[in-house]
Amino acid sequence: MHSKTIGFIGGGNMATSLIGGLVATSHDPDRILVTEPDEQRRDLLVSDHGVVALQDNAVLAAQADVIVLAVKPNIMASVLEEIRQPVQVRKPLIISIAAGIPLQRYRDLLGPGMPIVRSMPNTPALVRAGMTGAIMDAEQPGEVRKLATAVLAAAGEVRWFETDHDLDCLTAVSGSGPAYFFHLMECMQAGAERLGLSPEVARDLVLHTAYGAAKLALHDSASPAELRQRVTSPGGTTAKALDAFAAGDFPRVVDNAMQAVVQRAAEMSREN
Ligand SMILES: NC(=O)C1=CN([C@@H]2O[C@H](COP(=O)(O)OP(=O)(O)OC[C@H]3O[C@@H](n4cnc5c(N)ncnc54)[C@H](OP(=O)(O)O)[C@@H]3O)[C@@H](O)[C@H]2O)C=CC1
Ligand SMILES: O=C(O)[C@@H]1CCC=N1
Repeated sequence: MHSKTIGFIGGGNMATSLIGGLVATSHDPDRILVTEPDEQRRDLLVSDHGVVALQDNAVLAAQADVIVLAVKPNIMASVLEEIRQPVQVRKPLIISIAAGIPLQRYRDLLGPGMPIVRSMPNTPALVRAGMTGAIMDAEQPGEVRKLATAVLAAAGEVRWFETDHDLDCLTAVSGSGPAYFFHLMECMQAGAERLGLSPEVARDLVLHTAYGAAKLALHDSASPAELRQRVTSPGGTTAKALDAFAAGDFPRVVDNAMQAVVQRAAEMSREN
C-alpha cells in the first residue's frame, strides 16, 4: 500500500482526517495528492502533512493508483464527469466517502468494470480511532478489497458490508455518530459551567469522562446497559440524572435522530 499514490479529490474535513491517518501510518506524503479549491485549506494540508497539491482533478486522476472522492455529494456527478476519461484508461481503485450516493451511481457515471468502493468513515480517523464501513462489487478481485482495506485502515477500524442500505444505516451510527457524542459533550460542558465550574475544568472533566466511558465499554464485555447500572447506585445521584433523561424521552430522541439520518441518505441517493 505504501508504494501506491493516493489522490484525494476534495481536501475538506473528512479528507484531512484520512490524510492525517495515512501520514501517521508512514505513508509517504509525496505519494498523497490533493485537489482542493479553498486556498487556505490546501495550504494547510501541504504545510501540516507535506502532501502534494494539484489544481486539476483529471490530472490527479491520471496519476493516482487510488482515488478518494471526498467532495460533497451534490458535486459528485460533476467530479465523476471530470475524471471519467483518465480513470477509464488507468482503472485506479476508486473509494468514495460521500454519504447517500449508491454504488450503482458510480458505475453509471464512470463506466463498467471499474474497481469502486463506497465507504463511510468518520472524523476520529484524524487520530486513527475511526470506524469505517465499506461495500464493493462482489466480482472485483480480492486484491481490490485488500488494497481498499489497507487505505481505510489507516484511519482505524474497517468493516465490510453488503448493501447501500447497510451503509446508510452505518452512517446513522458511526458516520454521523461522533457529532452526537460531541453534542452531549457540549451540553455537559455548558451544564458544568452553569454549576459554577470554570470552562477549562468543565472541559477537562467532560472529555476525560467521555474517553474513560468509551475505553471502559471497549475493554469490558459488559453491555452499555450493565455498565450504566454499575454507575447507578439505588437512591443515589445518577438515578436522578437518568430520571431526567427518561423524562425527556432520551431513547426516543436518539432513535428519531438515527432514523432521520437513514431517511436523509435515501433522499440524497435520489438527489445526487
Ligand atoms: N465530515 C464527516 O464527518 C464525514 C463526511 N463524509 C463525506 O465526506 C465528503 C466530504 O465531506 P466533508 O469533508 O465534511 O466536507 P468539506 O466541505 O469539509 O470538504 C469538501 C471539500 O471539497 C472541496 N471541493 C469542492 N468542489 C471541489 C472540486 N470540484 N474538486 C475538488 N475539491 C472540491 C470543497 O471546497 P470548497 O469548500 O471551497 O467548495 C471542500 O473543501 C462528503 O461527501 C460527506 O458526505 C463521510 C463521512 C464523515
Ligand atoms: O453530515 C454528513 O452528511 C456527513 C456524512 C456523515 C457525517 N457527515
